[in-house]
Amino acid sequence: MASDNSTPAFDTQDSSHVKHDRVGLWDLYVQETPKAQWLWPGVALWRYIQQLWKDGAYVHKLFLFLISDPRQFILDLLINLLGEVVFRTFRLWLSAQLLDVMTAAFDNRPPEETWFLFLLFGKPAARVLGGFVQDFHDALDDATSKRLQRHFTRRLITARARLDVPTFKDSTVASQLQAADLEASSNPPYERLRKVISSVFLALVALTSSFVVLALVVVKYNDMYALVLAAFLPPLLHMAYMMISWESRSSFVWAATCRDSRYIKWKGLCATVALDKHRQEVVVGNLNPYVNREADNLERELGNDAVTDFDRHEFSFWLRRKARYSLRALLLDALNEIPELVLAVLVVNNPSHMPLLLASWTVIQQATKGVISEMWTMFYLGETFAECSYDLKGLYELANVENKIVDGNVPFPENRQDTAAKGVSIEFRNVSFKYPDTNVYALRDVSFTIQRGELAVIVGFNGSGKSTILKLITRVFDPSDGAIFIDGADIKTLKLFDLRESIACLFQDYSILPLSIGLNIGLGWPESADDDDAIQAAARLAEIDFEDRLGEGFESYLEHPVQDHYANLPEGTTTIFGQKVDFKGVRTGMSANRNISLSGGQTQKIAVARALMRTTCGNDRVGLMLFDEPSAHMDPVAEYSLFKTLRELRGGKTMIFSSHRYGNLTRHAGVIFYMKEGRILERGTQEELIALGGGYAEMWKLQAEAFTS
Ligand SMILES: Nc1ncnc2c1ncn2[C@@H]1O[C@H](COP(=O)(O)OP(=O)(O)OP(=O)(O)O)[C@@H](O)[C@H]1O
Repeated sequence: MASDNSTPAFDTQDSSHVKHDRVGLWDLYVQETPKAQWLWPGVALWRYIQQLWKDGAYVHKLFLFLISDPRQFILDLLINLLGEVVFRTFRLWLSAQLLDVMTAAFDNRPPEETWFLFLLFGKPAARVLGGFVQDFHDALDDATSKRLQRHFTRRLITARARLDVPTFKDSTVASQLQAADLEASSNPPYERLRKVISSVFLALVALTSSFVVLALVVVKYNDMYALVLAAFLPPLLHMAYMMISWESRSSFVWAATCRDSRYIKWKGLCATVALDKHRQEVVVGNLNPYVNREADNLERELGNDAVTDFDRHEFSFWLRRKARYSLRALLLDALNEIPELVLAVLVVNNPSHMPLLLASWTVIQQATKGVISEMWTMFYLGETFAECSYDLKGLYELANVENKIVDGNVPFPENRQDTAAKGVSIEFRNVSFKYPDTNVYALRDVSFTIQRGELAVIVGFNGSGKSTILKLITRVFDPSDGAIFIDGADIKTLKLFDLRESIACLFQDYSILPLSIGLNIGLGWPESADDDDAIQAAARLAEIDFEDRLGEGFESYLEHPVQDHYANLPEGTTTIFGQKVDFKGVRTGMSANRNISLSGGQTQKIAVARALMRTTCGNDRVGLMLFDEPSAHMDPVAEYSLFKTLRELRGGKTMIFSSHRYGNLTRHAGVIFYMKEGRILERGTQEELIALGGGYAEMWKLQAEAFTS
């Protein structure tokens, strides 16, 4: 449920509104909801309905989706009606008839034989038929729920695909996405909501039918009033209590963090031994004894807390559990024993009525259970409805999460042919930049200009800010201060898609996507992602000469997104429950786990091929080439030919390189920037910088000496 507008912003430090609590090793911060306001049910309900109305738009969206397949929707509703109402009422009616028969027998009036037989066979038959209907209902349910999962999974792909880097990394958005994942797969709000929608109608019908049966019993047997009243009283009181204190259970905002270094280390050890990417370090580093020793200590110290992961659902149970321990709640709980006590008193006072009382008791219980459960259903429907629409809001609104990198509206470039042929100019004007959630400047007051068609090389110390410059040009991040201009226009004003389309870029921290190797290359220019010839050409330019060793060629995967699954029988198992088993061949013929392993240089060539794909296929649109250490993992021959290829491919385009190597490239550079600690210390051509005799000259000499001395 959405929070009240008047509630102050959530701040963990604000102890007057946010209460700190502990669950295991977790620090919980819960925004205090207003104290229980004792309102007339109507008032509380009205406020509640207003909130529902606001969030109802999302339910409406969902409803439109559901009825887009009217056949399934109506069938689902009808089967629900049949199973939940028709059969249940029928069975209740049969019970009432049996009671009638028994009462008559008590008065020495034997039942009519066929009627009695009908009742005796009718009851089990109704149950069996009800079971069939239930099975059919479950199958329908499953189909609808899969359909909805598909709907939301698809929406999640769209919602995720459009997020920029800072927004995606933002912890609030990350947690929203995580929750949405959960909602969309394991705990779909729409499924609950769908049940709510059909339940509204069904509950009303069931409620009426149960009431009718109950009323008939009471009218017929006078001394049942007390019993019926006793059966109804506790749940009615409970419900009344819930309704008037409704406000107190409205929305809450919370956050949880764990600061226990032992738990954090324990989780780190778990991941170290569990994840494939750390295996080599674990094996070669002989980490096994250390991990076991530390795990032993931590397991002992942490006890059960070691396995108390934070779980948002458990947390809400915890909140509810806490709410249960109020005196009022305990008293209400005790009231549940009243009906049995009343029955005992009635029996003690009138022992001869005992058989009839017991028989009536069964019917009353059955009917009351029906009425009460429907009343609770009705009561919770509102709450579930509100919770679901709130969750739905989260799912639908993900598509509207505002990106931190705001799109511009000026098309770029003005003249495509000119840009592709002559490149672009770039200017950094007093640019400073801090990465999100850090306090240190990665760039400090950086200003420079790169002319159209120029080759610029950025060199310098580790962490001096070279990669950061390239990330700011592509607007992965925006500067904290200052501005960047491309062809004289502030890049923030340009359409992001156009800007990025005009840049062929290879980052140092590139990643190989969990897609086929061919597609990894092809996606350098998405329009030609399936063009095998273009992919082959880009691969040749990147000197990929290992395609034949890839098993399935460019259809191979470095990281397969679908894993095979195996029966988890312990190695060496030959029998199960006395039966012989042989699962030696269980891994043969499986497909998904055939991941290819490549060397660092080979992997980098795939990333280079992707950037070259953009340069070749998008030749008439790309005006700027950015390469961040593209040869870091390559041998000297591969590096030499890569640089040669790049110079040839570049034509008149502007190119910026970040590099630690002085020689192959810096010789050809129109301008070199020498960086340290986020600043440009020296700039000029290689000759100028060597003549200057500063930091660049020193580094250059160090590298040169390695070859000459
Ligand atoms: N994603 C990030 N989040 C926080 N800080 C970052 C991030 N990426 C880089 N930094 C920091 O910003 C500074 C500049 O990093 P950058 O990657 O631009 O350096 P670099 O000159 O390219 O280094 P290298 O030569 O090692 O590649 C460094 O201090 C680094 O720790």
